[in-house]
Amino acid sequence: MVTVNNDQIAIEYIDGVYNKLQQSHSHEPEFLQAVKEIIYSLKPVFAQRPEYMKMSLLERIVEPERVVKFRVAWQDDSGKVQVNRGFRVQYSSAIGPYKGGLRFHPSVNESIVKFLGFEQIFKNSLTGQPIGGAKGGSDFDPKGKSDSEIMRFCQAFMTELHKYIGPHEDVPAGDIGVGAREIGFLFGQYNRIKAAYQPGVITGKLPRFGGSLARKEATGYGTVYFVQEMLKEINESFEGQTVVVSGSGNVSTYAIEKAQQLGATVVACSDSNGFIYDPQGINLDTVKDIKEVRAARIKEYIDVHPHATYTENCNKIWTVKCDIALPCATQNEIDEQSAQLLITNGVKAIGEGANMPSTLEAINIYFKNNVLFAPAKAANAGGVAVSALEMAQNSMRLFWSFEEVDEKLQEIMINIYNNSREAAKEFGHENNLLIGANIAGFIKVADAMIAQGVI
Ligand SMILES: NC(=O)c1ccc[n+]([C@@H]2O[C@H](COP(=O)([O-])OP(=O)(O)OC[C@H]3O[C@@H](n4cnc5c(N)ncnc54)[C@H](O)[C@@H]3O)[C@@H](O)[C@H]2O)c1
Repeated sequence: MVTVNNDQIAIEYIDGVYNKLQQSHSHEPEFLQAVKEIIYSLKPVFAQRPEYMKMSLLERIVEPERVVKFRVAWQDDSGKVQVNRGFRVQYSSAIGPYKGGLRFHPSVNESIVKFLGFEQIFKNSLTGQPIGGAKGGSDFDPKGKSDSEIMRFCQAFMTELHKYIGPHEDVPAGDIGVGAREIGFLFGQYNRIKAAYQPGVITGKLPRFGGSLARKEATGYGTVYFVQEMLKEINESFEGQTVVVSGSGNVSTYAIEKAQQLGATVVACSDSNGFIYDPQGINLDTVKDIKEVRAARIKEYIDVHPHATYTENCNKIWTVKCDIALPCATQNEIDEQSAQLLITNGVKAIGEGANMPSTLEAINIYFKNNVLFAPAKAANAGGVAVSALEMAQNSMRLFWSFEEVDEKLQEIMINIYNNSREAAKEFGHENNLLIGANIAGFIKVADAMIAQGVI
């Protein structure tokens, strides 16, 4: 039985950890935001299990096991030497080798990599697979670079990173700006340096050299599978719903594809410049041609489909009326004002395909208005789950069919949903999947940390 006193002790403990972190990390706002969202939701766990406080589990888990920062010098096509910064945050190896993507984007800094790495610990734990949490990347901007420049950058990046990774140590993957092309270059350079063929060192590889079928689709499909479970609670499905999906990259493309397959009409998607609105339903072949084949801007959609409209300013996508919103682009893309607009326009469910796409204020608005809310670390865990399936296939030297992987993905997403739901109920926050996912992800890691001693 939890007493008020235990609650009080737990909140004072969490306040203490957060306040200290705030003082030492005031220059890392994204990291603080991610930590705040997670650790305050763990209050009922600490109230019920005071031994976790004695073991200083929060103080330990907010501190990465290792942060690697390095210079990446490479030559552009004109022969000029360019310099970028590389990062790898190895956050937690309590339940398995470090695992998490690499992001190449000019906004990448230590705060961003740490927020992503911290979230990854809980997400990876939720998948039920034995993988620890990590993240990495660089402030390199792939936009506008030639294939040769991308290759030289990836080779320079891996020439340093290889020292810290390996199939049993740390297994990176893709994220924003890192797709199959970049993974191929990174993998090639790793093998060259090691004079060995080690497919288990990185995931997201093309299926023809050790990648898994359905990895490309996994995050977007998984988000839709998760939201589908959530909709069942109100006796609804994707059939006949109007959906808005932000972004038009890897996660967005396959979230659109699965939502359409399940009978929804996706009316809008975006890129970092603006969004398109097509009341007849987005033509995904056109989007794939623009983004996957030609790497062009989304506004070109209206050249092919003149009945659609293009609006400059990607954040305005949330003004489009919809039943289901799937933010799949980037962090903090839905603020308080956009959340309020979605509610006013009658949104029923929000499923986060991107990492931390909603600000804390936006999330409060969802809860205040009883909107179904699928939090990122649960809803977008399908990508890393299939990455772990890729590792399993590499170890066993097996290759599963698309259908086999897709079936396993669906099972995993249903399990994540059920575990999050049950944890929320057990700790007194029924229907709050945010709290449920954080608790379910945390307990497994916490118990592993305790069992492994003070390290
Ligand atoms: N790729 C994965 O498997 C995976 C897994 C889990 C989570 N995520 C998260 O999903 C998000 C998208 O990742 P991705 O792999 O699809 O990257 P991507 O590089 O393939 O696509 C990102 C897309 O977002 C667009 N974009 C960037 N900023 C935007 C903004 N402010 N508004 C609208 N569009 C914007 C880009 O133009 C691009 O279309 C990220 O938050 C990432 O961390 C990705």
